[in-house]
Amino acid sequence: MATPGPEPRRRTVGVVLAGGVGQRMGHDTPKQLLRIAGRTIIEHTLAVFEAAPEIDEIVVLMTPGFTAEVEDIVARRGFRKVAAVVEGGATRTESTWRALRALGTEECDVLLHDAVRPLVEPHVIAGCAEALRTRPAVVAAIPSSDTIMVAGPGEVVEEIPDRARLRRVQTPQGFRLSLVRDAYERALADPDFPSRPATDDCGVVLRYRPDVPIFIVPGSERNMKVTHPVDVTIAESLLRLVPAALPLPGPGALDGRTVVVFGDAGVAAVAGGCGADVHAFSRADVRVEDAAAVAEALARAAKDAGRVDHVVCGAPESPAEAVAVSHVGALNVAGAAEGYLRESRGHLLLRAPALPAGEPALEASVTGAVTALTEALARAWAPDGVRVNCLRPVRDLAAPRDAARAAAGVLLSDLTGQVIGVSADL
Ligand SMILES: Nc1ccn([C@@H]2O[C@H](COP(=O)(O)OP(=O)(O)OP(=O)(O)O)[C@@H](O)[C@H]2O)c(=O)n1
Ligand SMILES: C[C@](O)(CO)[C@H](O)COP(=O)(O)O
Repeated sequence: MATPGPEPRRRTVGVVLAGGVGQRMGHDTPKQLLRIAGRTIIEHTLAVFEAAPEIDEIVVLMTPGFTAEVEDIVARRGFRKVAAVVEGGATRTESTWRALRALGTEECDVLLHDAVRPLVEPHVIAGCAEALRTRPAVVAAIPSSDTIMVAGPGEVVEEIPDRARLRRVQTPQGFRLSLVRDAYERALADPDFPSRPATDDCGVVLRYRPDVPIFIVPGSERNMKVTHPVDVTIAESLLRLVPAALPLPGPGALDGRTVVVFGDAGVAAVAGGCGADVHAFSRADVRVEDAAAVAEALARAAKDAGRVDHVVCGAPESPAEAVAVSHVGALNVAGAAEGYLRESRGHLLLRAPALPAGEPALEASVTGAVTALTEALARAWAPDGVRVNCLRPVRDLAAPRDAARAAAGVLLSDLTGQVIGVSADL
C-alpha cells in the first residue's frame, strides 16, 4: 500500500480589515485612505500582502461608502490577489464576522490584518502563515518595553503584572477558518458579548474556544498601528527608511525596459549591464537646463524604443553647474518625462549633488530643491502609478552604497517619494 503523501497546502486568505472610521485620528475620511510617503495607508498594506508568496487571496473589508476608493486602488495598482472588497460592519468584530461569511465554508487558513498597520514586514506574514500550517491559531506579538499596570477604580494602581510575561498584540492573527467561525458563532450567540466586546480576533477565540492554544509568532517594532495623529508622522518616517540592503539587480533584471539617462554614465553602464535598452545623453549631447533639448532627446528615445520606463537625471559635475543641472535641469527633465512615464507607469530618478567642501550653502540649496521636487512629484504622480525617487550622497554613510548600483536597485523597486543615501565620492 502506498504511504500517504504530505497534506496538500491549504489556501491562505489575507483579510485586510479597513472598516473603521478613524475617530481617534479626527479626519473626515477614514484614516486608511490618508496618504503617507506617496501612497494611501491601505495601499501600502495591500502591497505587502499582494507581494507575500504565502498569501493566495485577499479580501478587504472597507468602511461603508468608501468601497469604490479601494476598488479604484486595486485596479490602478493591479493587485491581482484581491478577490473581493466588502463593506465592513459597525465594529471591528462585526467586520471580521462579515469577512468570515464572505469566505464561505471551504476550509482554509485566514490571516486577519489591520489595514492601518502598513509597516507589516514580509517576514511577519511568512512567520504567521507558516506557523498556521501546523497550528490552528497564531498571533503576531512583541515583548513590551514599557511597564504595564492595571488601573483600579479612581485611577489608582491596582497591579503591575510581571512584564516578562506580557506581549503587545499585533496583527496578523491567523486561524483555521472553521475554528474562527465557530468562535464567532459562539460569541454572537452569547448575550453578554456586546457588553464585553473583544478588541481583537484572538480575544474572541481565547474566550469562546479556550481549548485551542494560540501560538505567539514574533511580530516587529515597525509593525505599528496608525491610530492617533502623531502616528502618521512616525509611520511616514519609518516608511521612508529604506533598508540598507536594497536589492542590487543582476544581469537581465532590466530586460525589456527602456532607460533614458541624462548625464550619468555610471548609471547608464549599470542599467545596460542589467539588460536595459539605455538611451544615454551626456552633458555634451544635451544640456538639461535647455528644456527644448531635453524634450527633443526624450522624444527621440521614445520613438526609437517605443516606450520610456525610467528616466534618470544625473548630478552636476561642478559647483558652477549645480543650479543649472539640479534645479532647472531636474525640473525640465521631470516636465518632459511626465507624459511618457504616465503611459508606462514608470519611474523618475533624480540625483542630488555632492559638491566639494567649501560649498555647503550651494550644496544645501540644490539638495533642498531636488529632494523637495522628489517629494512633490511623488505625491502628484502617485495616482497614476508613477514613482519618483532621489539619490543623495551622504558622507560617512554607515553602510556604503555605490550610487550607480543603488540607482538600478531603486529603479526595480516599488519605492516612491524616497531620498536614498548613497556614498559621496568626494
Ligand atoms: N468597524 C470596524 C472598525 C475597525 N476596523 C479596522 O480595524 C483596524 C484597527 O482598528 P482601529 O485602529 O480602531 O481603527 P478605527 O476603528 O478606524 O479607529 P477609531 O477607533 O479611532 O475610530 C483598522 O484597520 C480598522 O479599519 C474594521 O475593519 N471595522
Ligand atoms: C487588533 C489590535 O490591533 C491588536 O493590538 C487591536 O486590538 C485593535 O484595536 P483597535 O482599538 O480596534 O485599534
